[in-house]
Amino acid sequence: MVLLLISPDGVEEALDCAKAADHLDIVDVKKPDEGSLGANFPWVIREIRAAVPADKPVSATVGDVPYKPGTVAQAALGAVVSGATYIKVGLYGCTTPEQGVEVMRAVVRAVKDHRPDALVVASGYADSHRIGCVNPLALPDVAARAGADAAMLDTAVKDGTRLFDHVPPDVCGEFVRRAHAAGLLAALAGSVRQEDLGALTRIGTDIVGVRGAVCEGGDRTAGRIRPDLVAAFRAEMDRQAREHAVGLPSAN
Ligand SMILES: O=C[C@H](O)COP(=O)(O)O
Repeated sequence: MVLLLISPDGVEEALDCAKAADHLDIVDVKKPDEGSLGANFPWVIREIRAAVPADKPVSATVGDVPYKPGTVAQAALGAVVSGATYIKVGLYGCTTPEQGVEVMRAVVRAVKDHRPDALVVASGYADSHRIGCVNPLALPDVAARAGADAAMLDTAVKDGTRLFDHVPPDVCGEFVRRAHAAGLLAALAGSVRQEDLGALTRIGTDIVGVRGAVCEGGDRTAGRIRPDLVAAFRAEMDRQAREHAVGLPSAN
């Protein structure tokens, strides 16, 4: 089963996520105006943890981080202390896999010393060529060497281009294979729309991360998350999962 991760920008939207709790799996706290994986305030993470049903894990992004292992480890500890149990780190400022491993090792230690069952997610960017950070296909190895639990891709620049514009489905499939071979979960995001769900299901993605597609007007900044759009997105995920299970050719 593919897990659906939805990213509200604050407590109000998290309450809308709570209304759609039956249709989502993970509530991912972020601050989109601080970047693709912008970090929100610790008190917002705490309030959101209190606002969503206890059986729904809360995730928090630690930011589009620089190559500063100490700074990032401390921020990650802040996220887990505040109640998040998925800790996502965007390796924006890491230009080599070695730098990524160094940052993620520090994060894994900071997070797991405090809460061993929390999951650490090393995120890269499908459009890494635009910002000069670690190559998408290097991410699973970076995550595995650091002892993280998941490798993820998102897009760094939210300009209407999407995951598959930068990393086509067959390369995303290789990303998933590498993550699974290393014993990791594979998470994919980046202006994903319903029409991408067929390919994302076929390649065995474990977690799909979404914001824009479940916001009013498809607008991740001006629009607000709508419970009915979350439900519709989930219905399409389930439809794709059923078709995949019985081996039917999908329309997309
Ligand atoms: O982690 C998922 C992101 O929030 C994706 O946001 P987006 O669908 O607007 O690109």
